[in-house]
Amino acid sequence: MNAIVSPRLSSLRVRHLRNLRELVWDLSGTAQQLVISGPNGVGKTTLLEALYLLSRGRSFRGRKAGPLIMDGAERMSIEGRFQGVEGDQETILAFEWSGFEGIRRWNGRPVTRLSPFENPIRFKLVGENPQGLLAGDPTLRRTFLDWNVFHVEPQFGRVRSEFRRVLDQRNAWLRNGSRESCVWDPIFVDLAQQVHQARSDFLVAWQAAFAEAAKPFAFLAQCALSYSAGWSVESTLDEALRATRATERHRRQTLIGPQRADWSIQQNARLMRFSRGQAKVAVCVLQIAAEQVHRAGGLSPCLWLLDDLHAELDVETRTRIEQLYRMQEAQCFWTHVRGDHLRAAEGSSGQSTPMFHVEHPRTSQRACV
Ligand SMILES: Nc1ncnc2c1ncn2[C@@H]1O[C@H](COP(=O)(O)OP(=O)(O)OP(=O)(O)O)[C@@H](O)[C@H]1O
Repeated sequence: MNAIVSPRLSSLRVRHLRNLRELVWDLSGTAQQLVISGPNGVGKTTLLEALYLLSRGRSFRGRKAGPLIMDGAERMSIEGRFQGVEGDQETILAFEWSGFEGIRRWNGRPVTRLSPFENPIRFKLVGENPQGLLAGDPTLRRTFLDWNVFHVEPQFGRVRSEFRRVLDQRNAWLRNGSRESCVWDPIFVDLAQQVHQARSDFLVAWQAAFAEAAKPFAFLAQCALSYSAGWSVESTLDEALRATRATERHRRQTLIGPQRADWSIQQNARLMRFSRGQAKVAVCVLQIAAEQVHRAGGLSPCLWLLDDLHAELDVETRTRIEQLYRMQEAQCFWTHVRGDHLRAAEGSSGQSTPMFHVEHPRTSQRACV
């Protein structure tokens, strides 16, 4: 899709998703910043989950959150209507899940996987375990990095899966005694270089956008993104593999390569350690910086799902975060137990922020102004 688009959700219908029995939300004529407020357990995050499901066909919550389908129901469905995607026409995205099978529809037509280059309706979620991302298992950071690289490099997904396949073969060879020379090494090195190159290119642009977006936050001064390739780049991967061959044979697995890559936020060349609130802000800045790289690559603006961002932020930081998202000129869905933060901010900016409230679950629900 080449035309410049600016997607905007104009209405949403959700049936039997978790505690949302029947939710109808009309957003026509509303501002870009939307607050979903209500008491604990009312379904605010579930509403964001519905939008995420529409865009990706999977949840962000994982299995621990239990089944998506409302207890006692047989299937759940979500339908979102969007403006700004196909000229004056409305675009309808739908998702249905029976517990075994999920079907996504684009204007009634079943679709399977849609890359960001085919699907201009992209939602990005902020709020999920920011400390885990910054200080937890490197796998999370690699997944986050690769997902972002995939948004600027259409071939990256294919190259990465081929690399994983060859890595599995190479590991099988090491597990099985690795007697002869490794036939997988030339292809392993070639694919590893491609993965590394795409990540490094993204990092250069991401780093520059991060430095700019971080400016309003004093604790991020002198911070920079640091990337490690997964092997010492002072030697070629080929040479590094030869140097680690004996250890790999002993340990029976591939010890170096892009499967060991990582990135971090460093301040004056030392790993930055964040408080909970600071980690939230840092992840917002990382996401906004990545979005700027995606936009520069030609993608349309994403829609933001901002789950309980205000918690743990002081008033000044909250205001700066809100400004950062207002500047995105994209629809933003904020959840909060109390929704008065953005309303308070509107006084000074003169912009109106409608206050939505999700009522407690009953036989039917409406998200209302
Ligand atoms: N399959 C299901 N069927 C019925 N109810 C469910 C199901 N799965 C989850 N729930 C309930 O849905 C509710 C919605 O939770 P959700 O996290 O969306 O609320 P929230 O408004 O974001 O809460 P908080 O402010 O505490 O974060 C929870 O009370 C949960 O017990």
